Amino acid sequence: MTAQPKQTALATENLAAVELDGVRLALGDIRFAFDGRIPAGRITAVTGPSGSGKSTLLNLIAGFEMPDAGRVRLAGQDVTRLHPGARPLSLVFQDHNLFAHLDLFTNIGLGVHPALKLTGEDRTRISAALQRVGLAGYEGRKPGTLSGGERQRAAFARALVRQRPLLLLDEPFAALDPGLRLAMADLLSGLHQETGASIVLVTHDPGEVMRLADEVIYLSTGKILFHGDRHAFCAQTAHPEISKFVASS
Ligand SMILES: Nc1ncnc2c1ncn2[C@@H]1O[C@H](COP(=O)(O)OP(=O)(O)OP(=O)(O)O)[C@@H](O)[C@H]1O
Repeated sequence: MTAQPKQTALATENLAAVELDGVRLALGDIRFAFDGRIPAGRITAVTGPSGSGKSTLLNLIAGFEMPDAGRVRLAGQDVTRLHPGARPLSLVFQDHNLFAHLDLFTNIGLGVHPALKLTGEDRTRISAALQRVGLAGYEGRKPGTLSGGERQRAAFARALVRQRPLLLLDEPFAALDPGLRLAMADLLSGLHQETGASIVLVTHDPGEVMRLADEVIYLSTGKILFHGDRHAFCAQTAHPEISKFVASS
């Protein structure tokens, strides 16, 4: 596995990883309105109360939701009408989306090539990714024989082999016990240091925001209430709802 050096990402920091330009969407009773730019090479936490639109924002970036109006750009490329599979990003969800009937090697291989036409180099990368997440030698195991934390790490390995510049994570640690959550957060932080990828992390956990985020987007009923650097997020006094959230960390 060849990781992108962090310096490369920092050199392109002025380029936005994600631009949301007048993105509007109506779902049920909620009118979502998202504008802003998520910087490259950083960890951005998307947080806010249940139902505020965190997953919807991620789905708009990933292409699982199509906006009624506006444009979505990734690293300057307009992807608004692009199929999710064609977008330059990887995803890790809470339910990790591993195929139960396939072993880990195959599950991760599907991340490299959907038809599993793997070269020798691909095979080496898959084993290296498993080793990186602490699952060396687990190639032949089926997801059902693994613990929740191991399955989650396998999902990270699959995201890693894809080597995409943008990683989207939707509550990836929510189902884990507190000790494992911390271990996974460390793993994510280490991977970020190593690859310099842009990471967008949906979490409702104030502690996770404080531990991991460089930037914070706080949502309230489908709108961005705050978007900026974590220190400014902690220091803001304009929104009592956010102050309460920060205090609870
Ligand atoms: N397809 C849909 N049709 C109607 N309403 C929807 C649809 N998808 C989402 N919603 C509504 O949009 C709102 C935002 O949902 P979303 O899942 O983005 O919130 P969230 O902040 O991720 O919530 P949680 O923290 O509970 O996961 C919710 O009220 C939800 O019921």
